[in-house]
This record gives sequence, structure tokens and C-alpha cells, in this order.
Amino acid sequence: MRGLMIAKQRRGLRRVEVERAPRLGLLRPTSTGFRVTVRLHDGQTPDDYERVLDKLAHAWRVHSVRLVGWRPGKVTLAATMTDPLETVAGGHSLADGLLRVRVGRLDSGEWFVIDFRKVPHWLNVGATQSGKSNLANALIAGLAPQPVALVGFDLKGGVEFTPYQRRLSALATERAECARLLADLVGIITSRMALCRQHRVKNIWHPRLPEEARPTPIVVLVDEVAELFLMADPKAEKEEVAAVATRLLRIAQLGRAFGIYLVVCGQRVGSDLGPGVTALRAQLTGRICHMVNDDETAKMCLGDMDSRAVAAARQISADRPGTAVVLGADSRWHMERSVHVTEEEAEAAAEEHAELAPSWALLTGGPAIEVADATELERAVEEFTEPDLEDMPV
Ligand SMILES: Nc1ncnc2c1ncn2[C@@H]1O[C@H](COP(=O)(O)OP(=O)(O)OP(=O)(O)O)[C@@H](O)[C@H]1O
Repeated sequence: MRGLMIAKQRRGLRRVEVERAPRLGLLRPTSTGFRVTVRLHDGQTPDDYERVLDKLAHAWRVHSVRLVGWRPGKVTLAATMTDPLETVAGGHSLADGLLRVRVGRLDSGEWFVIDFRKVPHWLNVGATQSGKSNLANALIAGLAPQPVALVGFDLKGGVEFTPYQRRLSALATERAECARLLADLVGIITSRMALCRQHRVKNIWHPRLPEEARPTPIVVLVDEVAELFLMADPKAEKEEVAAVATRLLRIAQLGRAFGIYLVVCGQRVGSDLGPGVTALRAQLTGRICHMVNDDETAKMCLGDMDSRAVAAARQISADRPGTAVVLGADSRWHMERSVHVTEEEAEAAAEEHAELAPSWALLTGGPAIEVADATELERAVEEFTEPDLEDMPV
């Protein structure tokens, strides 16, 4: 039956023209549809296919067609028969290795994995009720059982992250507090730099750095980033905002090598918030754009990478919360829908693994990894440490 369906598809495919009839390779069935490699005619580029993917989807009578890869002279297209983002089933383990979290599904049917060692910093934008907090919940639930420290900057007065406080090593809810916490993080980077110099390595993941000296990775979640930059009274607040902007930027620039990763969330991220925001954005290479209210935020999030992604983000409808356009490790954009993780589920994960939270005092000055329950941590380290550290990005 499936063979018949594929044969019919194939006959359909042969009738499609992209300027000239495509030279199709074998159709390979996938769990959501099929993949096919197309040999490019002389003068064609992958862009010629990118432009007509919608037309191909209609011609092939499938939900969508995406360009999923290319080699010189060839492109690979993936067709999806039905919308894989209609519902995204949960119930699986969100943690997927050290600093990796399976937060959702891509429209290709694959997992959307946030892998901080591949893409260290992320920008997560969206209008109210678009699903930003749900994604943060998924990250907290996925990172909570891992040997990592979590830090919260919650400019919504603490309402977002306070429920997870027991798993957080630090939480700042006002700008002055944020400025102090950011200064601490810069201090952590400085001491980790000294550690790396001492061992003649360029980053904390280098295999030459003894395991017992390797510092705990820190994932920093910032909610409502605009509040860090907005000034009600520019005269009085200018200095504080400048300090916050400089420190955040420094962390984004240097954090990757020293195991500090950022997830910056906000409703609106525009250049009107000042040059600090634009400079910060350039460092946040992972982009997640939920439904947004204005073109500028979608452009700020996605536009400098791919203008087609902006158009796709503007089409996300309000009745599909958790849906977003994402740009990640492969520099291509994808439609994604995050796994639905309620605040209660994230809170339960934070409670369950509260003992894995290193104290802030230890992170800022104490030995590398130390938590209340050493056995628990050892188990977590074992579970999440991959043997081949050679592959780690420098
Ligand atoms: N992937 C998803 N699947 C199903 N429902 C979702 C998904 N993501 C979010 N929701 C639901 O959509 C609603 C809004 O989500 P969420 O609170 O994450 O939005 P938000 O962007 O953080 O909003 P706000 O800025 O107002 O806090 C919630 O009721 C949430 O449960």
C-alpha cells in the first residue's frame, strides 16, 4: 500500500518543473513522508529550489516541502505528508545528553534540540501568550536533572522563575540585582580564564583540563530582556543600564569558552532599546521567533539571517501557541513547536533535582563542582558526560 502511494507520488513528482524538469533520485520514505535528492542542472543553485518549495508542496499534494541539505550539484528535499506540529506529544525525557534538551519538534519531524555546546546563546522572542514561557519551562525541566547550574534573571518581578527557585543557583528580579549578578558572572569568567591559562587550554571542555578541575556549566535564563534596557528616567538610570548592557555583552562574547550559556527571552526586541540590544543580538546565534506583534521584532530576531524566515514567522497564528521559526546549528530556518510543559511540571522537576543546584557562593569562589549531595551529582555527571571530549567546539 505504502509502495503504491510512493509510486503515485513519484509519477506526480516527474511532472513538476523547476525552470527545467528536476532530475530526481530515489524516493526514501521517512516517518513523516519522504526524502528525495535532486541533481541540479547547470546554472541552478539550491536557492532556485528554496524559492519554489511552496509550489512543489502543492504540486506533490503534500503538507510541506523543505530543503534539508545540499552538496555540490545536488539538493535534498524532505516532503511532509501531514502537519507534524498539529500536536507535539510529551512524555519523553527532555534531557538528551549534557547541555542538550529536546524542547520540541521540527516540521521535518525531527526533534528540535537546544544543544548549548553547539549553539551557546539563544534569543527567544514572542508576543504575549505565544509560548515563550513554555519553552523556558521545557528547558528548565530538561536541564534540572543535569549537572549544570541554572541562573534566572526575571524582570517580570520574579513571577516567571520564582517557582523554580530551588533548582536555581541565583535569581535576580530587579535591575540593580541583575547588575550585581552579571558582575559576578563576569568574575566567574575571569577566574575560569585563569584556570584555562594555567592548564594551557582554550576552553573548559578541553580534554587536557583535568575532570576534577572542570567547572560547572552555567545556563543563564533572562526573561523580559527589554526591562533591562528601558529607562523611565534616563538621567538617573543611564549608568546602571550601561553597566548591565556591557556585562551582558561580555558574557555573551566570552561565555561559550568558559561554560556560560545564555537564553534571552522577550516580547519585543527592537533597536529602539539602544545599541546594547543590537550588539547583544549579534552574539545570540540561536534564534527562536514565536508569533510576534510587529515586523521589527521578527526582523530583529531572524531578518539578519534569512528574510524568508521572517515571512514564515509572521504567518504563525495565535491558536498555535508554542509554534516558532527557529535558526540553529545548521543555519537554516525551520518551523518548530515546543513540547507542552506546564509550570507545574517544570516546578516538579526543579523540586526533584533541587539538590543539584550548586550554591552561588561556590560558583563564584569555591571549588569546581560542589553540591549538597555528592552522590547524586556523581550519578548525574556519569549520565551526562560524553566520553569523547575531543569533539567539543573550541
Ligand atoms: N507547545 C504548546 N502546546 C500547547 N499549548 C501551549 C504550547 N506552548 C504554550 N502553550 C499554551 O499557550 C499559553 C501561552 O503560553 P506561554 O505562557 O508560554 O506564553 P508566553 O509567550 O510566555 O506568554 P506571556 O508573555 O503572556 O507570559 C499557555 O496556556 C500554554 O500552556
